Amino acid sequence: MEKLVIHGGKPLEGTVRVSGAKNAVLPIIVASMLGTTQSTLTEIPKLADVHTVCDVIASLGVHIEHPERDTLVIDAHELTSTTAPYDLVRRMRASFLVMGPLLARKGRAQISLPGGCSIGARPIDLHLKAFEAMGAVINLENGDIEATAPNGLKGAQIYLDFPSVGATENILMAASMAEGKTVLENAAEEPEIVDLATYLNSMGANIRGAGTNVIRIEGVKELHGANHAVIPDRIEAGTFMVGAAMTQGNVFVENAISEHLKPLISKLKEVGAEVQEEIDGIRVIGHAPLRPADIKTLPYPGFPTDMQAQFMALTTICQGTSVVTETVFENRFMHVDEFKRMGAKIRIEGRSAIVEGVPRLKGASVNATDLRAGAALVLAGLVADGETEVGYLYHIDRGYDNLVLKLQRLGADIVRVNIEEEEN
Ligand SMILES: CC(=O)N[C@H]1[C@@H](OP(=O)(O)OP(=O)(O)OC[C@H]2O[C@@H](n3ccc(=O)[nH]c3=O)[C@H](O)[C@@H]2O)O[C@H](CO)[C@@H](O)[C@@H]1O
Ligand SMILES: C=C(OP(=O)(O)O)C(=O)O
Repeated sequence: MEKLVIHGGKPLEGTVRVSGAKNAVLPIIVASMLGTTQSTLTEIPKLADVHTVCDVIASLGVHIEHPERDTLVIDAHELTSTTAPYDLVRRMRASFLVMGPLLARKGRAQISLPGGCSIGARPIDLHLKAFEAMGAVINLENGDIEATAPNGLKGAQIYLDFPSVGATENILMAASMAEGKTVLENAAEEPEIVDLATYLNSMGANIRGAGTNVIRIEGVKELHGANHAVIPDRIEAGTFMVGAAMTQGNVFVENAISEHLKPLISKLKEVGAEVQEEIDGIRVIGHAPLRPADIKTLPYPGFPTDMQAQFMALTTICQGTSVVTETVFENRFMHVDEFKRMGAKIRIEGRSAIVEGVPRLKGASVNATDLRAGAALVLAGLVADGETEVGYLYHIDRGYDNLVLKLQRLGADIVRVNIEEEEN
């Protein structure tokens, strides 16, 4: 079993370059299925989730080449299957995004219900309701969903009960090739939605309003391939920014877009860190003492739920009490018990975690319970006394490109080891 072994106490110092955004690249790779000619995508991060999404679309007949480390060439002129294999869908919830393109191009999609995961139940009712509004017929049997639109999808007026990121993306892709106009209200406004819409428009789609809560899409008959560079990962950037503040370091996060990170920047300033927004990145300089700060996760432009665990790691060593409230997912506090193993003082009250800062965390053996929890435990390990071991690294590998190497270059004492190998 692989683990990260961290010896805390070293400040993070230097420059780190942020990779392409996981949550932008996944829908963008899927959207390439809509093009009848070749697409070239750059700034592709090296992530397990990228492999999985490529396996999913390859299983549908899409041809993919990886000519360079950060480039994908995707040719979807022919789609040979409309059934997404259960094994792949189970591995990654974002696989469900193939439903929109399959319905748009083939009028049929069969895919397993993605099921819940450690952060919550994560239903897909909003996606299905939208496809029904666009004329699809949905059948649910034995955990499989079959959607058909034999006469093609029709543009519709859709109001999302919640600004779901995935539902907005699925609808953007389906509506781009539906007949007529779709108006999507209470749409998600995340930068990753804007990046997807930019890519779709360069493929010939007609989407206006992405990045606001009303998106208008005029369907077109056919889309072609296009070239696109994926936006930098604001959550990876945010993770290094929090690391700089926690370790009293000085890190230039190259490529980070400050416009995408406003709530985090404001909270880092509140705890006492210095944040310099520059054209090509963001510098964070950590200062002691760290003051407490409350956060409440919300859809964009609110504080991102994907930064909640990392920010909680920071609050565990602030001088005073911080309240961390999670409103996007119903069960995203699995990391609390792991932090407690490291000496953190936290109690959960409903949707809030009350964190009483302690002067020092202590090294312990802990496990990543999900992707961001894993990153948060690594951050905690960087400031803990003694040795911290972080297990269940497959969570971290889903979404962080070369985390260990990037942290080592910033001066962290962190290595990845195979425990069985060591014992043999
Ligand atoms: C690959 C990707 O981009 N993942 C991101 C995406 O996930 P994802 O697209 O799954 O997140 P959503 O915005 O859809 O989910 C937000 C909330 O809405 C609920 N919901 C969603 C759809 C639905 O049909 N019904 C429903 O009730 C979910 O259970 C959750 O409580 O946005 C989340 C919220 O910013 C991020 O944490 C994830 O990192
Ligand atoms: C929850 C996340 O991703 P996913 O939606 O892929 O599970 C995340 O990126 O933190």
